[in-house]
Amino acid sequence: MSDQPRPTGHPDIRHGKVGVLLVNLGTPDGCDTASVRRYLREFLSDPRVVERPRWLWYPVLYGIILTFRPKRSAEAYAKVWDRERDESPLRTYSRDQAARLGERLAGLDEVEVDWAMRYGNPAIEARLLVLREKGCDRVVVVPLYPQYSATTTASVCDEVFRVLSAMRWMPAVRVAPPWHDAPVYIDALARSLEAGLAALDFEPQKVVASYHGIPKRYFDAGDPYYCHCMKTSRLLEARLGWPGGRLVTAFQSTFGPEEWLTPATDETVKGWAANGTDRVAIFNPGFVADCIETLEEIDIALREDFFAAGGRAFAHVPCLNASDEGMDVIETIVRRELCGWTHTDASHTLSS
Ligand SMILES: C=CC1=C(C)c2cc3[nH]c(cc4nc(cc5[nH]c(cc1n2)c(C)c5CCC(=O)O)C(CCC(=O)O)=C4C)c(C)c3C=C
Ligand SMILES: [Fe+2]
Ligand SMILES: [Fe+2]
Repeated sequence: MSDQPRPTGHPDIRHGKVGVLLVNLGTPDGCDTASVRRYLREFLSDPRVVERPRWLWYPVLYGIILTFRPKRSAEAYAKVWDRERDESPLRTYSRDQAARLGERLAGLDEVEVDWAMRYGNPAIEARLLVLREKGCDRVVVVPLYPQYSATTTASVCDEVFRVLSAMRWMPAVRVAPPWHDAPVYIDALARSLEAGLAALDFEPQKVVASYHGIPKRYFDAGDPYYCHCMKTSRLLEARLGWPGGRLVTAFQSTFGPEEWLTPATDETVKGWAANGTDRVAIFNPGFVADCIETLEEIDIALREDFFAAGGRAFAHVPCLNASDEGMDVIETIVRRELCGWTHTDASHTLSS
């Protein structure tokens, strides 16, 4: 031992644990206009979401969007709000997914599972600080988007690294890659869709795989999201063994006046109703959990529009949520990223 003087009173900083942080998009804290406005302001100020020069965008955002949209969106949130828990479905499902993952990883003593939202609460910053406090010097971040998009996946990473930039002893970080073509995911979608359709009292002529849209401009600039969605649909169709044409891919939830990915789910389905294809089912492979976009925009608003246009039978098949199939997907993705960091076995592998 050297005689060199060493500092005394080392700060007691915990280490040696591994965090898993599941991150979804986010949701307002309440379905009142003020809460929705706060949420939309944070969300729509993200330059990954709206790629416009700030000097051009902010007058539109603050002058028009945040004046009129919060009231309309709050009415939509109110239709799906869980009054008992006083929270949106996305928050409930996100918490459930983290709790069930925690149960599935209970054998790994060093692992701490947590969850966060990119916008609103629980914030990424707050939950990363809690994980660090608990001694996580390694963290697996899982952006809960099967298909990569800069608007979603990259935005989660932006926020994670912004938070880490203020930490003296920052954890090592792994970010789970997208899983749009993972066999476990395609299989989960197929099983969930087959069960959902088998429970119906009618046979849909068409089934729509409806993904959230993005502006076409982002695709033109190199965002792989569209290709990831198309690959998911292609693999799913093959796994289902359906005849070509029964499964149709479309994009929903457009925002603003510019061109978004096509075909649009609502126009496609309403057009069918008017032309005799009057029995349809919609499901949302790109959403890991049901939310306002699936429950209000599709299961309530589109259902009404479809019947008004002449449709006769409409079904919405739920997202994977915290179902066994859904948890198989999340567990597989997480265990792969934990390899080498814990004593996890590698039997849950993404390739078949
Ligand atoms: C420019 C605007 C938007 C882009 C780009 C966008 C991309 C995108 N979003 C999701 C997933 C979700 N979006 C949700 C809600 C939502 N999305 C936008 C706008 C854009 N999304 C808005 C304004 C809203 C809020 C609701 C509304 O006012 O209409 C949600 C649900 C949140 C909830 O609380 O339930 C999800 C999930 C993806 C996957 C995506 C790009 C691939
Ligand atoms: Fe969105
Ligand atoms: Fe919407």
